[in-house]
Amino acid sequence: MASITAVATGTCFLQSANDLSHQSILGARGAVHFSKSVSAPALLLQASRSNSSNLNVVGFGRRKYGSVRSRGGDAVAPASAVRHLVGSVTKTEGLRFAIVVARFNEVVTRLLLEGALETFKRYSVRDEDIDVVWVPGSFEIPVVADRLGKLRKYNAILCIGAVVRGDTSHYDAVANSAASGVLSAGLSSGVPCVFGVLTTEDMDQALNRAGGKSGNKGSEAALTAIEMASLFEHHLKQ
Ligand SMILES: Nc1c(NC[C@H](O)[C@H](O)[C@H](O)CO)[nH]c(=O)[nH]c1=O
Ligand SMILES: CC(=O)[C@@H](O)COP(=O)(O)O
Repeated sequence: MASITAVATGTCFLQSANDLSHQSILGARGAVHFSKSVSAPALLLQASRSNSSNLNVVGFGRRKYGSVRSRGGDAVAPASAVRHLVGSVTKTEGLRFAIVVARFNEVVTRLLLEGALETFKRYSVRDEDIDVVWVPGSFEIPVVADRLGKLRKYNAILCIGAVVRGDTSHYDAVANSAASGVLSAGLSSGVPCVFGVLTTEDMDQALNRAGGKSGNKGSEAALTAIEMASLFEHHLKQ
């Protein structure tokens, strides 16, 4: 059981009880105490001050944002009319992902891929719901991401590569093409395409971001892919 006390200004939004460790508090009004004592997506919100009547809950899967019970248990706070649509990382059932990974600098990209796969597993994405597509280099990622998106089989496409600066301007061409290409793939296919391509000055910087002292960017990108997939599937479906 986790417990968080937040004191800040603004309005308080929660995604779900299970999301407390992942950007669940976007702001708080007054002094607010949250107890994670119920299973997601149910929420127990305990407000420690009377002005907590402005609390809003964005519960995963809740189409309507109902009232929030204050700590006293007798007052029912009115919900705001403003809707906040946020993807959830906790409800991944049925979501499908493609990972496009570049073989260039494979010593790095394999580690990024491992980080991504571990994160998908941690967030209960099934192996059967993940396809991994290898391409020669980061320059080739966008055209494949675009095609995968247009297959309408996947909820998000995770793009993984490692562009490491050399002696010439080749780095800039590949890095910029990969970035703008992945963006274009998302826009033209309508499927979220997430940029998990490292663009680094040297190999040390790349390895540090592939499970070294700066974390694993493949893992972070996988979490972004899950949130975007959920946002589209549960809130932005056409
Ligand atoms: N130098 C890097 C490349 N270069 C290869 C290109 O991505 C591409 O495969 C080639 O130009 C043929 O079209 N790729 C990376 O992923 N990382 C690099 O550092
Ligand atoms: C992205 C690349 O930069 C690369 O490997 C090319 O290196 P160089 O600029 O030394 O030819």
